[in-house]
Amino acid sequence: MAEKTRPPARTAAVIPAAGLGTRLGPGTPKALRPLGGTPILVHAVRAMALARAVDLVVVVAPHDGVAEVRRLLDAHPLPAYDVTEVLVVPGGENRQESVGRGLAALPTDVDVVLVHDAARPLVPLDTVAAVIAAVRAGAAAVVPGMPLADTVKEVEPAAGSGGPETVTGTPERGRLRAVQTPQGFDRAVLDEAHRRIGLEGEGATDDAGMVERLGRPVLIVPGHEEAFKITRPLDLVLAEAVLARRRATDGF
Ligand SMILES: Nc1ccn([C@@H]2O[C@H](COP(=O)(O)OP(=O)(O)OP(=O)(O)O)[C@@H](O)[C@H]2O)c(=O)n1
Ligand SMILES: C[C@](O)(CO)[C@H](O)COP(=O)(O)O
Repeated sequence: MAEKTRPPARTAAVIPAAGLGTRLGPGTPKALRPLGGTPILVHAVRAMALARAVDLVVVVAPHDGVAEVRRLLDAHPLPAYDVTEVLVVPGGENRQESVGRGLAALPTDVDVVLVHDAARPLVPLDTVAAVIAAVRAGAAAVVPGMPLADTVKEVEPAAGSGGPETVTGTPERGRLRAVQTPQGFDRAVLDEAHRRIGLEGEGATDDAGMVERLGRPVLIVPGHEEAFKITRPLDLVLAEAVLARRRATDGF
């Protein structure tokens, strides 16, 4: 009897891009605002597609913005050498829900999933490649992490409105990491985290946190300072400067 050959498993990137960007200030949803004349989201999609190991990208668009995002992606096609397929689905009320919707759109042959914030458009290729390599080497969950420059305090919320918060502790800085994206996962583990932890309704600020709650180990690979998240207006100033330097030196 002829031996059946199994089709190769694929790597997908889910890009949550449905946020408003309230902290950046009023205007168009953050992912659709320009950076160097090109929408932030397009930079993020290109960063995933540049990692040749990514076969498929699912963009999670603002809920009423699917058609606009599709148009925008069509107007900024990926470079000819990238064969990555790009799907667009509508987002949810919060980041966790948006990622869940992206996961639900993945075909069954995807076995490794990256989750990458549209708001981190300048993540370097090496960071993406390191995350994929660590998951392909057998890790259930991998996040890029950076040591902290500031000392961090734990606080008790202020009693009443406007009063000062009280410091309740100072975690040892050397043991802390600021984590970035893309976060990489074995697809079955991330699906389970969203199915089980997502239902608990507690909310998670990142996907790895949900995997931790399942009791599964999460590994750290070195992050990169250019993988910062555009959150406040000053971050956009920094992103413009980083992009201008790249364009001047690398011709991007
Ligand atoms: N309902 C939401 C909220 C956030 N995100 C995405 O999650 C990523 C990280 O969120 P953040 O940087 O906080 O973006 P916003 O929610 O847009 O920012 P803000 O909190 O300032 O409104 C972003 O790429 C954002 O588009 C999403 O897909 N769906
Ligand atoms: C996922 C994340 O970027 C990791 O640092 C971060 O938690 C997202 O937080 P946000 O408040 O949704 O921007």
